[in-house]
Amino acid sequence: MKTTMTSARAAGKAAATSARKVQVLRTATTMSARRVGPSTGGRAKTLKHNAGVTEMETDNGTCYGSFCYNFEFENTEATTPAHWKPAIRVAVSGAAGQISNHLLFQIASGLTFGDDQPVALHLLGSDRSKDAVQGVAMELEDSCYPLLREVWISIEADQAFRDVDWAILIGAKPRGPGMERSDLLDLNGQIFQMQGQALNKVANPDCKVVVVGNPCNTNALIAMQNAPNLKRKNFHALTRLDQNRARSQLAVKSNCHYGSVKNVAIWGNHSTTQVPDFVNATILGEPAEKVIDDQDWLEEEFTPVVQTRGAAVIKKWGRSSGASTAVSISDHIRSLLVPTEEGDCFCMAVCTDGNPYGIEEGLIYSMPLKSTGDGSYEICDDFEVNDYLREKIVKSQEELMNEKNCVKHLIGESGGACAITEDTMLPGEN
Ligand SMILES: NC(=O)c1ccc[n+]([C@@H]2O[C@H](COP(=O)([O-])OP(=O)(O)OC[C@H]3O[C@@H](n4cnc5c(N)ncnc54)[C@H](O)[C@@H]3O)[C@@H](O)[C@H]2O)c1
Repeated sequence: MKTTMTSARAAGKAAATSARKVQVLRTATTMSARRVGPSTGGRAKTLKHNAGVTEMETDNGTCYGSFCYNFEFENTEATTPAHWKPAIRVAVSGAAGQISNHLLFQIASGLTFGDDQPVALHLLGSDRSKDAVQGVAMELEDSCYPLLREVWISIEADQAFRDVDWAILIGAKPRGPGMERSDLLDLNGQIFQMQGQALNKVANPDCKVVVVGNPCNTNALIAMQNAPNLKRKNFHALTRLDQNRARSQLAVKSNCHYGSVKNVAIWGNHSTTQVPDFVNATILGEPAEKVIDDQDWLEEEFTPVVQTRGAAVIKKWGRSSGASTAVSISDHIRSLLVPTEEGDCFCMAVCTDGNPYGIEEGLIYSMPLKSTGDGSYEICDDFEVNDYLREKIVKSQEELMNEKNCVKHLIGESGGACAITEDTMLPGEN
């Protein structure tokens, strides 16, 4: 079945004070419901709604799904306070999955992009999950978030990524029974090749792309290489969950609050070759090694505890750690939008071009970063890399070079050969 979304770019970009034009829906299946918005000061807004979960024609095309909606309202201080920023467009793939089930509500509530930042959500699902995505959209609607201005649903990347300012790519296939890591690289790599090409064609050229679906570093590399119109610097893979887990372990071990644990870096791949860095970490302004004073624990136990945390959560709870992953995606984005404090860093896997640590260029590799709060970042250049760290950093680099070799056919390069033997997927992630 063909699926498309209405084009409402003008609405999304509407300045806080300008009136908004609403799509005119033409089919008999359409109904419009008047209701009072949550913080509208009693002013009604009109919801254009497709009651019958079928296609409906709009003046800009076909809207598929239980609804694609815009709100028709007069912009007043009550509906759109003057201090609010212009709306941004945020695409989320894998919108019916476990991580999205938490993340979308964080975004709509203002936790991720700020409580003065209206958002239009573009939900991308797979063909199999399209009904479920509609259910998610209905729950968003029922939550009456004032900042949520539009919700679009699609199963086509070319539609879902149209004009987006941020793309959060979570959707990926899980590893099937008997599937090797190299098979997963190829299977999911094809998804990110296609999504990179779609971003290249239709996204805002300043779009920031956050890759979560595994193997996330190499998926981000594939998307980046397929989107030459976008800045290489704007492709990131999520390692913030690893950073948060490392920080929390150091806090618990030292009996200090998380807030006093700073400068904890994650180097490398989001896999079991990742390097949680206690060497540069501080607790209450002192080196973590000095405060913890237990080198055996730091060198032998700390890293495996961080790496097996996802599996430990599943063992206790029977579910994967979707909630803390979603929180870490919000943290990842907030860290780009808020200046990094002196003496601290944040981590995501970014392009290694021009890095100050001699790591092979042209990889997506997690490193300590600083942001001035404008959505961009710089790689910290003052981290000590001792022999302990160097050996592990090189091992993770080699793994990522091998992964790159396996996907050369997906990044427009020839001569690749896949020589992955070790299973380095983090336990607890499919
Ligand atoms: N980087 C990290 O720190 C980190 C942490 C946790 C999980 N992950 C990864 O995130 C991914 C999602 O995890 P989850 O728990 O939400 O999984 P999930 O299985 O609950 O959800 C994935 C969703 O993606 C959809 N999907 C599959 N292919 C798609 C495509 N081509 N386009 C759009 N949607 C598609 C599926 O239908 C499903 O609804 C997995 O690859 C997982 O390994 C990464």
